[in-house]
Amino acid sequence: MDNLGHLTPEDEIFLDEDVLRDDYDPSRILERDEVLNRYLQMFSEVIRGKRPRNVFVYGPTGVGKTVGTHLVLDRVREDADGVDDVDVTAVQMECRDLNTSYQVAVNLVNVLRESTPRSSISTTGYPEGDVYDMLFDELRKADTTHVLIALDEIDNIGTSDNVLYKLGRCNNRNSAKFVDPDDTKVGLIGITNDSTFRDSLDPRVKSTLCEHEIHFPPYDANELRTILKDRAADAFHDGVLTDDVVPITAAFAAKRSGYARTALDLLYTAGDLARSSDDDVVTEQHVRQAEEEIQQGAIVSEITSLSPQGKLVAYTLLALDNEGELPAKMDAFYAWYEHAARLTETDTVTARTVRDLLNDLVINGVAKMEEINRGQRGGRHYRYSLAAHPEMIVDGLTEDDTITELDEQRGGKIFR
Ligand SMILES: Nc1ncnc2c1ncn2[C@@H]1O[C@H](COP(=O)(O)OP(=O)(O)OP(=O)(O)O)[C@@H](O)[C@H]1O
Repeated sequence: MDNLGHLTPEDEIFLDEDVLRDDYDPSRILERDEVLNRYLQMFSEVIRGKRPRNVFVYGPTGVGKTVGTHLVLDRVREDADGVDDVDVTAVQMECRDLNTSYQVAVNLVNVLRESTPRSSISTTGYPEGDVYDMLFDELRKADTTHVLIALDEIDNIGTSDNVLYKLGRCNNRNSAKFVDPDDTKVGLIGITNDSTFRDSLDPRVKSTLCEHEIHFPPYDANELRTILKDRAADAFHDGVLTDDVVPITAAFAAKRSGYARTALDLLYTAGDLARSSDDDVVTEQHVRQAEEEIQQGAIVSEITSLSPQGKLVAYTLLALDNEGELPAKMDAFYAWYEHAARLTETDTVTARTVRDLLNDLVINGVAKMEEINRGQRGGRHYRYSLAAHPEMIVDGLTEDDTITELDEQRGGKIFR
């Protein structure tokens, strides 16, 4: 095996690549002053010793909701430290793997018990009512005046949203699980990257949780540039990035999604490409290559693994794009989807399911969604368009016979 190379610990490119990883907790959050200050102000009642508001936090994936919440809750705790008779426990819990209210409640009991002598409970086997009793008991017994509970990725609990209702109004005297505010004042923060989740909530939950909202919008290229520049200074050795690397990375990420996560991942991949080709510097070329690799890999495998209905939705996007009909509102989109389903003799799913499938495509960078708010009267609308290159979606769909036959029926407009 003479040709097998060697591994070496030397790294001429990265000073600390962990700084670009997703689980890195940045000490600075940039370009979010306005949103974070508004977010912080939501807790002004806490510092005055009053009952907290419940807050609904939404925005796409990777735009700072988790790190921003962390920072805001730290600041609330810190500010409460300076005030007599106010002290705050803040719990930030990830609900990614918790898909029922029951699981959320059990995990909360255990998180709240961490700082007590009481032992944690098993994640299964209790009647639901007992788990809620334990949860509200923990809240009553908390040794701080306020408990703020931030539940991240709450959309995972789907329509099993009982726990949100109970937690959100437990300080109300008429609540079945009443927690006397004189014992503990409880505030609930629900965080989601599914902006349609709000609309799928039970109306009672919605009015409890969503009275106060904080929206984290995607970043523009300038904002991403600031974030990348700051992070790159800690991640790379001095002088390793050519001047155009950060601006072009920001521009690509802004075009693709506007998410900081996308931008950081792209910069990391570009650096990794330079390192694995033994180059001394990271250049625009590495960024371009990284962008292509990331886009192709992610999108193609995303599309390939879609359900048959998901593929039909992806094809509908392509067809509308091909006909110059994007961005499209949901009703126009659904009408075209129904047409495609008829042609393939597939059963149609409801508009709500199609919207969910489209939102999955948004989360995975295939589609883009913009919210159009026409004020109180007009309500909220969403318009969908393509975020990925059409060729990548085509690549992901070419192996699917139903879709290729559908395209043939339409005169081979897309898969020529
Ligand atoms: N304004 C910012 N300044 C510095 N880093 C940021 C900023 N916004 C996001 N990031 C970084 O982007 C990554 C994703 O951020 P975060 O986890 O907060 O996103 P999110 O909106 O909670 O996404 P998700 O909904 O997927 O959980 C993290 O690595 C975070 O450090």
